[in-house]
Amino acid sequence: MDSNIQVVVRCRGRNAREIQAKSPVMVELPSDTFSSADPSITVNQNQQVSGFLNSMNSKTYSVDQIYGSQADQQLLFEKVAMPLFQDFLNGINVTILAYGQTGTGKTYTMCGNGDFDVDMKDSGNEEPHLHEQAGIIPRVLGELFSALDRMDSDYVVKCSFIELYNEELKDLLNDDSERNKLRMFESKRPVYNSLFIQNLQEKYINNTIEGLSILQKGLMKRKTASTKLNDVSSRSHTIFTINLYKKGENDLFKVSKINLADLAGSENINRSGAVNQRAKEAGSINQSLLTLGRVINSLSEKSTLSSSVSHIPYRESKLTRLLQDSIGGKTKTTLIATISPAKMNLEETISTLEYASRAKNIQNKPQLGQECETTLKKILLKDMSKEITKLNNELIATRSKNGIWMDEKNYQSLIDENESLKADLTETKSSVNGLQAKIEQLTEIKRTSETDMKKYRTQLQDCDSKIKDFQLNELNFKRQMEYYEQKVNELNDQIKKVNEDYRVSELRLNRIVQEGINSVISQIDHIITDLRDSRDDSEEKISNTMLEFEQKLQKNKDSLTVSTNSAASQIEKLLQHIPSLMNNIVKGFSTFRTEIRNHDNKVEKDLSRSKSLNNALSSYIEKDHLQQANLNSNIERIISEKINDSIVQSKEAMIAKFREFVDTSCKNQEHLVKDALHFFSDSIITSEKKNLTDNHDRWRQSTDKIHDDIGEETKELCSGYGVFEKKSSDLIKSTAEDISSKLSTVVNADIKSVSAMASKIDLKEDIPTVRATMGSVLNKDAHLCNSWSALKTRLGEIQTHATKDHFQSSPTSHVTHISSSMEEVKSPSHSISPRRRTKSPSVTQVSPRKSPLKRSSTSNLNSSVLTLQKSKIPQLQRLNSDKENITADLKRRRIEDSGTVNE
Ligand SMILES: Nc1ncnc2c1ncn2[C@@H]1O[C@H](COP(=O)(O)OP(=O)(O)OP(=O)(O)O)[C@@H](O)[C@H]1O
Repeated sequence: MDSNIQVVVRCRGRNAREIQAKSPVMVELPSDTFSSADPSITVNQNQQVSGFLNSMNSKTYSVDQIYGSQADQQLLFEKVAMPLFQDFLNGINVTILAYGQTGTGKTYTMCGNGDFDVDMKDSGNEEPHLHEQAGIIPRVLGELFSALDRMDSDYVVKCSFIELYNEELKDLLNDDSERNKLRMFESKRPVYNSLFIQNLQEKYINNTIEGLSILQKGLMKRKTASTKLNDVSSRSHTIFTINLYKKGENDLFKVSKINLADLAGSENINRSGAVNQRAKEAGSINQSLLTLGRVINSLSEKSTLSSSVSHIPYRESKLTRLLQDSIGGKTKTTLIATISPAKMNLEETISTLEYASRAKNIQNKPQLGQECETTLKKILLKDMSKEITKLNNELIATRSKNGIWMDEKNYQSLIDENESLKADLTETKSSVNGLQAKIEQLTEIKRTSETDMKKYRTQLQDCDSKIKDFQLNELNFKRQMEYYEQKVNELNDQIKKVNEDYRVSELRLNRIVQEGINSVISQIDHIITDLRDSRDDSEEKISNTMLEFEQKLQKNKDSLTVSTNSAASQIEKLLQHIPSLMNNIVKGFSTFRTEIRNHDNKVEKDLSRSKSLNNALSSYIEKDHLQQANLNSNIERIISEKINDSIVQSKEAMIAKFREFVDTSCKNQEHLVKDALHFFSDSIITSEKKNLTDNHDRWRQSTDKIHDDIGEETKELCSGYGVFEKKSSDLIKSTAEDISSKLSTVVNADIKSVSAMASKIDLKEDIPTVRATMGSVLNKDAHLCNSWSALKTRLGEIQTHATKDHFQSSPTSHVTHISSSMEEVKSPSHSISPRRRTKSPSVTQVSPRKSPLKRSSTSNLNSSVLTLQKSKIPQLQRLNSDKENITADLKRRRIEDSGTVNE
């Protein structure tokens, strides 16, 4: 029989901490005490809002029963535990689980508050009076023996109390639990119901007091610690199990058990203030609760979606392995979810309720416990013989080994443990060695990494500086690009304009050709119309018109330039066809004329015959029937009328026939002429269009290439010129300074030598000669000063020229000019060497011979400049001629275009 897990929510009142923190109540319960029959619990997620908005922000969970802050322990026991307790007595395995956030009352619900001993002492040998705050476990123990006694049948009750702390199982009833570690096995022995825990102590209890005493003992050993959220927080999961062997019919014992689990609090590590050991506990608690959650989810999905979920992750934590039979197994289970009403715990409250509402979907398949074919004695004997064997072994060991209270089995296990510890030690040592080697490796890697880092840092710095250079270059390049873009735009504008001009000229040309053709057609129309009235000059008119058209076309042909060659050729073709066209027309007209002449002849013949007949008739009448004059005249009149009528009729018929003939012929001829003209005009327009497009593309390509060439050349020249400009200005400056210092040295040396000479000369002997010499020296110095200032002025000019106008005229000429000037200034043959100056101690060496040398320095400079400029002239001329060619080409094309347009 399937039975869903029963889910009960117990919401305590706000505790002192929550009241102190003024944390508002966010949980709405149907009642403060108890409500059942699918009650729902509402959690408001935002207390600020109310009404409709509040409903938007709240969440509702449906469970089986809800207990509020006013529900006491007795009520909870009666409503929640009692039904399960009855099943347990009837041989069904049952489980009660308390799950929830830390400090919400799990331990309070399962064990309760208060010291069980006090109550037991007071009660003497009678059943103990349980404290009103006693929880489910003491109440079950209290109820169990009185119920069993009432049943009056044999029974055995055994209890176990296990703790799961940091994923480690511990027997809370074993004094030597450290040595007798618990191990879990999957067992096929029915009595243990699939899970077998090795070394687990199961204590026989004969009454409530023994049970409570065991519970008390276990609880004392349970790990508890103070956390921020709960002063006495349970750090472990505990399961108190009562196994009942109750004699039924046919001496068969029914075996059933009740698991009473108090899980550790699900908690947020940060909020609980858990550090170190506590954090580890919290992690482990959360880990096993997380697995429990996953098991609940998988089972819930399995039953709601009746589903494909096949794997339930029981084996991923010890807690879920322990609870495997209780959740989704053969046990009848109730989950008590404990929550806090306060806003400060809202997140955990929602999480607990989510789990609880999902657990509600889980289906268990409770079954009646196993029946053992055994007697009470046998059960007791079996356990007791086990105990006696153990004690005997210990006794023998004590006797033989003088005072060591240990049987061989235990001793062996100690030896084994020791061996295993040794092995552990060796393993640990080798792993330490391994780790040390790894540390050395890592240190080495660190060292190399540091060297690499240094290298990379240097490379990075290099890269940085390169990037900066690059950015600078990029900026310059951008500026140049902007300049060229502007130029390209200008050129594009020009191209657009030319294109537009081409388009206009093309339209005009089309119009002119069309007009010409139309005028020819209308003239031919005129001729044809004229033909209908007078036939004599038609041939002449046609030939005149054709001639006119031919002349017009000839004129157009002559005026068409190279760019319209194909048009000319088309017109040429048209002209070639005109004589044959004219011949056709003329032939047509001569055929009309022959026809008309034949007709005229025929009419004339008819008329003359009628005339002769008329004459014959008149004479006959005159001769023979004079007397019948009146009658005759009448007859004559009648006859003449008849003849006239017949003449008029035949004339009209003839004219109509002729008209029809002329019309048909004219129409045929007109079609012929029109078709021919259309054909020619279309072919002219098509070929002219193609010709214009080709010309335009060619022109565009050539202008693009010219533009690119000019751009490249200008770019190269500019960059070369920039570098050179800087170098030249530095060189000019340094050379000018050099020359200045050298000149002053020369001047000083001259002055000194003159003074020396003056002191040597006997003034008395030749004063006038000395005076003359002094005068010449002074003249020379003045001349020297003049030369120097001229040179300085020239250098200044060169410098100004070089720095100022480099974009205003051809950069090449500047470069040439400055470089030649620089070569001149630098040239050793033209420099004034100090050696030569010091070698001129005499007056005669100093004076007139030196001036030309210094003058030649300036004039040589100028001549070198001129020479270098000349050497660059061809290059300049080439560039200028290129430029002129391009300009002329552009001009020519424009003129051609405008000429074509005018035509
Ligand atoms: N319904 C309740 N009525 C009165 N007091 C309660 C109630 N629930 C809990 N308390 C009190 O709140 C405190 C914390 O409860 P308890 O230790 O049972 O929480 P817990 O959920 O077991 O916490 P932890 O998971 O940390 O062990 C206790 O002092 C307990 O007496």
